[in-house]
Amino acid sequence: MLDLSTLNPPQREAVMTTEGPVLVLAGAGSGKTRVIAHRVAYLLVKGVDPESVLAVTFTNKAAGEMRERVAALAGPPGVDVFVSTFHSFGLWLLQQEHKLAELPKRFAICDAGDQLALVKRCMREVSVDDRKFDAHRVLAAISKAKNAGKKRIAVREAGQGDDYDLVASEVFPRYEKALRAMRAVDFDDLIARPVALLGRDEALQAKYQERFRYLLVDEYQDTNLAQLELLKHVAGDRRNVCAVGDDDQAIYGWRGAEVKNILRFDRHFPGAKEIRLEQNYRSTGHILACANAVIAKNAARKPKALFTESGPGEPVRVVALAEEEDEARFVAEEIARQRAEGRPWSHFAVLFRLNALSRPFEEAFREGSMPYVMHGGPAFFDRSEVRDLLAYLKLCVQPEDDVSLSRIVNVPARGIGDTSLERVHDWAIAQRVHLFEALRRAPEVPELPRGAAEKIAGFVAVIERYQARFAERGNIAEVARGLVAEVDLYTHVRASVQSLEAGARKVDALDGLLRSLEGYAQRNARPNLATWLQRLALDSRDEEDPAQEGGITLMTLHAAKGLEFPVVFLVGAEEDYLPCAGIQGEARDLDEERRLAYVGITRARERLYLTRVATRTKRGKLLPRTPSRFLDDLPAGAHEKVDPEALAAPPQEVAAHTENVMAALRARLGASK
Ligand SMILES: Nc1ncnc2c1ncn2[C@@H]1O[C@H](COP(=O)(O)OP(=O)(O)OP(=O)(O)O)[C@@H](O)[C@H]1O
Ligand SMILES: [Mg+2]
Repeated sequence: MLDLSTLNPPQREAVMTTEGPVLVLAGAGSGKTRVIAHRVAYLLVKGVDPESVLAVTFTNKAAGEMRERVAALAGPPGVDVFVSTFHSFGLWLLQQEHKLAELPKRFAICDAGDQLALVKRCMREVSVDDRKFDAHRVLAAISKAKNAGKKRIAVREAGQGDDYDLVASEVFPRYEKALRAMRAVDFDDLIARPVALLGRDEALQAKYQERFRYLLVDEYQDTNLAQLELLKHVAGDRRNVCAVGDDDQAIYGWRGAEVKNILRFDRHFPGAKEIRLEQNYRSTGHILACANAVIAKNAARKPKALFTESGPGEPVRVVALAEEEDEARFVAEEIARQRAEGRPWSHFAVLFRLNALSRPFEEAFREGSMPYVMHGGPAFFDRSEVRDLLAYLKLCVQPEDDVSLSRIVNVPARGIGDTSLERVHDWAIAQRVHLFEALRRAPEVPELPRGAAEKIAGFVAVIERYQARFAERGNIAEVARGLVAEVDLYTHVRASVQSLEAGARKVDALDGLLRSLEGYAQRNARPNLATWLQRLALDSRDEEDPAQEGGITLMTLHAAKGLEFPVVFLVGAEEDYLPCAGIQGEARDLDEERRLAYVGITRARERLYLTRVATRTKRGKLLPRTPSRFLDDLPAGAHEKVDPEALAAPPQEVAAHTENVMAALRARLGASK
């Protein structure tokens, strides 16, 4: 049975205060997530209906882990608890209310790649050049507006709004219209549309308030305004919300998260009981001392005192290497050595600020035949071959999906020229029909060459055939494989790159996606392609490659939030990486960078390495690097500088190497004589 004696007194208080708003604001590793899991289990043991409990986590991965923990603590009723991310919850709610939302039952979700393609299309419509204006930034402005519940983007007078606001204000309504026309939603809609539905309909609010009587939210510091609204609508006057979080770990400000949500919790949920947790159970004393010292420098924060009883442990190691290859080799050798001492691969994590830093580590691990899992970019779902195949599949379930159609109508090339496509496109707009419908009626399109019309007809026939096959109750994975074969996607992706190896990787990626579909089809009694695509769109936000499993973890600091590893290597501890220089013209937020460093340091349980290099090759140039300012904040007694000499090859190898060099020299000299 559930044993609450494994919790400390404030944790227990947070678990047992089941009615009314509760906020647990506490530092890293203090057991906040543990409180959530125990609180859910406690509710169930008390006899609360599992279906009335909603636990919200930050990623799908975290949701999966939470489900397992709850099931382990509470037994079978645990599986009926609604554990999800805000986005999956919003998706579920929209599916329930799809008629009210004027959406088809299984509507499509535009993922980040689709959104970008759509923004670019809308930019072209208003004659804005996407080479002059970065579509990412336009999309970010649109996303921000949607999260704030705005229907339009105001361009302030007297030059206050910048050019991007101007572009975004023009693009926004078109973008929204195009989404509506495709009967699709984007990620922001998954929150914004449920908020809008609930906001205008009290009966609907009452329905969900009746269903969900206990709400729990992990990582509350990274919620945005729309998510807060959604939470308020579902909580209603009962306000049974238990939020846990740490303002020091707010790292999604750049994506519109509002740390104010946690700092002003009491204002949104009056009468909240605030509980502080101060004991850290995750890290050793030295690691914690470093974390505390780094975060202490941020001015605007709620002061927190974190302590540990687990003893000082080993000092944090700060290692300076010559170049990035040395850094990667150092990490690989350390891991290999500790692995030989009996640690499993899964104990190790390599964390970095930017995905761009991962390459040398991947290479070193590959060379050493060390298993690793790369989370994130170049994201699986950003790969062009993956997007091509997904576009085919999406089109097969939703013919209105103009974005997917535009992507693959000529991939692989089937001789439908741009001019012909433009004619069809113009005609579609004039006739107010979807692009696919226009293609079907190509013979009606004026001035369309006969050849083009025939090729279009061939394409339409293939898609329609597969639309029908997917609609039948059959083996969807097999149908998908048939489609790939029929359009000859393998040949196409192989031919699209120069090297055989790159071609093979593309084929692997397609296979990975098909296998993932197969796995889904096997696990579900009534598999459905549209449902799988929806889930995939949500999963793609976690930046997970579905085909990977087990090994050393390689991930960004952002992705590492909430996780813990016995041994952590925080690499690239240099200025312009950590703190990061502003990306894509955005000003950097030094406080947020410091919080990222704090998140990174606090992932380590037993051993922590902070590594940096003296020079890095950037665009073919060797550039000197400055140590991260955060390294200056580490307390003297808690860390040690590891001598890079320790990295030098062992004496016998050096001797052998020298011998080889001498032999080569002698041979050269001999040859030139
Ligand atoms: N009372 C406790 N007794 C023993 N171990 C605990 C206790 N509370 C938490 N832990 C352990 O400490 C570690 C950190 O807990 P948890 O992940 O819940 O912290 P957190 O506050 O959510 O951290 P983060 O801020 O990084 O999300 C976990 O391994 C957890 O099992
Ligand atoms: Mg946590």
